[in-house]
Amino acid sequence: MSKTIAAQLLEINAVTLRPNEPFTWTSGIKSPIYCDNRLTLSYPEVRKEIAKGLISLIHLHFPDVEVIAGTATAGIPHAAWISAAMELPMCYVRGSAKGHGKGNQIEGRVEHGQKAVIIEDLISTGGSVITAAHALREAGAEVLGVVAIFTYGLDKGKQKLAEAGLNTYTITDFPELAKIAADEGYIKEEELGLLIEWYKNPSGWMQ
Ligand SMILES: O=P(O)(O)OC[C@H]1O[C@H](OP(=O)(O)OP(=O)(O)O)[C@H](O)[C@@H]1O
Ligand SMILES: O=C(O)c1cc(=O)[nH]c(=O)[nH]1
Repeated sequence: MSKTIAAQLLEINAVTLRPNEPFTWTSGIKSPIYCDNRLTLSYPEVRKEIAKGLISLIHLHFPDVEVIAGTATAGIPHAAWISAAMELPMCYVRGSAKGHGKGNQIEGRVEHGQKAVIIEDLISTGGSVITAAHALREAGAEVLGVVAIFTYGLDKGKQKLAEAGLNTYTITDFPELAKIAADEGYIKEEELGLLIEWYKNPSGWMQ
């Protein structure tokens, strides 16, 4: 599954390399690579495969789940498909509370003690899922953990997730993606070299 999804992300051009004009990630990190999993929405076969992968991770690691919690915004559609397939309630968690209306950070109902699994599209530093987990815990939910499509597997992210007590499982990751990209000719040898260099120290790469 890890290889299949990584190959599909490359096939649909979800992955862009732009070393000369680095992307700014949500954490502020400047990066030569951006993986836009939002593009999977346009490919029913790919998103179906992703839902299957995320559901098997949930069955395997979090069989007691009672509510599926998507992260706003990119996690929301995947959470909707999963909750529909598993016939479970769903909610989604904003990055911060709304400034108007009901001022909610969590949309949808979360009951006290309800067992939640967070659905995220992609993990870089883990900051977004940690924020979502905090909001869910404040609302009284028991957060069983996180499932996501892709992780960069950065040490900083792994450490922060462990500190937050968040067991996290993903379908695929950066090392798998980079290998397939090189093997299948999506990137040239020097681009792979650049990615390997970047991966050694992503936060300090631009300095
Ligand atoms: O692990 P992190 O360092 O938090 O980075 C990953 C987050 O960044 C992206 O969301 P973004 O903030 O771009 O918002 P979006 O989901 O609304 O597109 C992505 O969808 C993750 O939620
Ligand atoms: O960290 C991020 O903001 C981020 C990185 C990435 O590759 N893709 C994405 O959607 N967000």
